[in-house]
Amino acid sequence: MHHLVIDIGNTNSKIAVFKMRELIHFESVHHLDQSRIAEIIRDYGISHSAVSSVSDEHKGLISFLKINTQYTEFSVRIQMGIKNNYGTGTTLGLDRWAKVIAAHRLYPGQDCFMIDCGTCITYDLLNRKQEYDGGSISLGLNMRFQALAHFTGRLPLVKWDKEILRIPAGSNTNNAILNGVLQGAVYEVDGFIAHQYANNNKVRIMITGGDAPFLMEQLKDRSYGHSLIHEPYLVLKGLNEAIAFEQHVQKN
Ligand SMILES: Nc1ncnc2c1ncn2[C@@H]1O[C@H](COP(=O)(O)OP(=O)(O)OP(=O)(O)O)[C@@H](O)[C@H]1O
Ligand SMILES: CC(C)(CO)[C@@H](O)C(=O)NCCC(=O)O
Ligand SMILES: [K+]
Repeated sequence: MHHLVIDIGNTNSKIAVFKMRELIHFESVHHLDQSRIAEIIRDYGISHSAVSSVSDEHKGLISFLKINTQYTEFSVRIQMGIKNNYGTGTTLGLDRWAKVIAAHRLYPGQDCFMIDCGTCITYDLLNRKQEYDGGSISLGLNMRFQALAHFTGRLPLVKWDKEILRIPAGSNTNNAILNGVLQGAVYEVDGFIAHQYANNNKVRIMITGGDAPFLMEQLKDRSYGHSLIHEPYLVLKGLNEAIAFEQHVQKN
C-alpha cells in the first residue's frame, strides 16, 4: 500500500510517495500537473492520498484523487489527541497543522518547535502535554528581497544564490541588502529558538522548507546547535501519518 501526499505551498508543490513510513519518492514542482499525478498513481500503485494546500484552488486535482485513490480529507478535524487552542481553527494553515501532526508522531510527549523557512517563515510549538497554542508567521527570505525592491525607489531586487552559505558584509548596496535580509532572518530565527531553548533545553527543534539548509548552516555553532534537526519532509510526513491514522480509525 503506497500513499501519495501533496503539500501545495505558495511557491512550490511538494509531492511524495510513502511505503508505510518510508519515503520512496519525492519531487518539488512549480506547477502541479494532473497528468504527472496520474502517472505517479499508476507507477507506484497508489492506494491512498492526502493533500494540504495554502489555497482553495485545486478542486479538480482533489476530485481526481477522490476518484482514483482512497482520499483522506486533511483538516484540523484530524487531531490524534492533540489539543488545538488556536483561536481560528478554520484559518490555520493546513501545512502548519501537518507539521504539528508529524512532530507528535516523531517525538511523542516531547516539546517540539517547528520552523518552516519557505515562502513565509513559520514557527509552531507543540508542547509535551500535546497542546498546540499556535506560533508565529513571518516573511520568507525571497519575500524580504522582493519587498525591499518593491517599496523603495532606489533598492534593486538582489539575486541571492542560496548555495553560497557565507553572508557578505554590507560593503555596498547589493551586499547591504544581502546582509540585512540574510543576517536579519538568521537573528530572527536564532531569537525564536533561543527563547524556546531557554525555557527547556530538551526541546526538539525541527527546521524544514526550501531555505532550511541555509539556516542549518548558519545556526549549527549555536549552543542549541546539537538539538537542531533538519526535517525536509515534515509537512509530507504529517499528511502520511494522517492517512495511516484515518485507516486505523476506519478499521476500529
Ligand atoms: N522560483 C523561485 N524563485 C525564487 N526563489 C525561490 C523559488 N523557489 C523557491 N525559492 C526559494 O525557496 C524559498 C521557498 O522554498 P520552498 O521550496 O519551501 O517553497 P514553498 O513551497 O513556497 O514553501 P511553502 O510551502 O512555505 O509555500 C523562497 O524563500 C526562496 O528563497
Ligand atoms: C502561513 C502559511 C502561508 C505558511 O505556508 C500558511 O500556513 C497559511 O496560509 N496559513 C494561514 C494562516 C494561519 O496559519 O493562521
Ligand atoms: K494572501
